[in-house]
Amino acid sequence: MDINFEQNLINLRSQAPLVQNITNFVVMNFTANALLAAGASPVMAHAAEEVEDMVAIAGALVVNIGTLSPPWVAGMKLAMKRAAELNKPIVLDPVGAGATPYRNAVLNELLTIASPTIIRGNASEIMALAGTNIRTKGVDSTAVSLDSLEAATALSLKYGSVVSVSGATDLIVSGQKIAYVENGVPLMTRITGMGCSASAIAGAFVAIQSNPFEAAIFAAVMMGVCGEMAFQKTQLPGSFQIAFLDALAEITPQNLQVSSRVK
Ligand SMILES: Nc1ncnc2c1ncn2[C@@H]1O[C@H](COP(=O)(O)OP(=O)(O)OP(=O)(O)O)[C@@H](O)[C@H]1O
Ligand SMILES: Cc1ncsc1CCO
Ligand SMILES: [Mg+2]
Repeated sequence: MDINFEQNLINLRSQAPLVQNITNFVVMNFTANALLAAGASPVMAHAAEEVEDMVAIAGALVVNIGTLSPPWVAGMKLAMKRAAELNKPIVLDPVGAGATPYRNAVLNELLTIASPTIIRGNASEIMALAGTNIRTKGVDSTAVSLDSLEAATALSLKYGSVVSVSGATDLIVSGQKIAYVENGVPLMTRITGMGCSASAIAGAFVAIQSNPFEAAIFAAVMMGVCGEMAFQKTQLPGSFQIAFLDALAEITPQNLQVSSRVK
């Protein structure tokens, strides 16, 4: 696929878009560091009292339901409504969709408020969201990304969203358009918050350019190539997490271009 990764990373770093995250307690720090390392500017804000004002100054909104509770859901709803009114891109990470009825109900509610620009999840989450009868194991996938193509396409058509499914091969679907991203290493699944970071990085790319299909592909490639770079330095999860952040900062636009494996 003929995509200019190089220019997009240059633009990300020169524009340093503000990305507003309503995300979970587990990954909040790692996600903020991943955004900073990549060149974006993160802010984590979830209070109903301020989310609308924060959305107004942000380049994109990322909503992640990882550790949801009613006050947070109230903030998510207000933020998504305001983002839609202001035409700001929204990335939704349906963490744990299909694990509990509460998560499923909240996701359905959020999706009636605004259609996300990008929905990014693992295969179980995407299949659960599309109504496939699947049980997510907590926050981890019980399915393979390529098996979710039908579900991802159905979701994409229903909400007009780009759907990005992570896994050994990342699947990015926009209506009938499909891209496959082959970058990444299995060790990425042994560190919490890699998927959440993938969603946040998608927020950073969609903030600086208007094609959400390409933004989702850039994010998947950036995550995968940086995972490969980190794996060259270390094969153990603790140090890998640090090496991954270093790679997000160290990677050059040319590096990203030549290492990308997209079909
Ligand atoms: N088997 C694999 N081989 C290579 N890369 C992988 C593999 N599985 C996942 N990845 C990569 O790891 C990153 C996270 O994907 P994953 O599917 O683990 O997300 P997730 O389940 O939402 O994670 P979390 O909820 O812990 O944040 C993505 O960039 C993806 O491409
Ligand atoms: C482990 C975990 N539990 C809820 S959210 C989260 C982070 C990864 O999705
Ligand atoms: Mg996840």
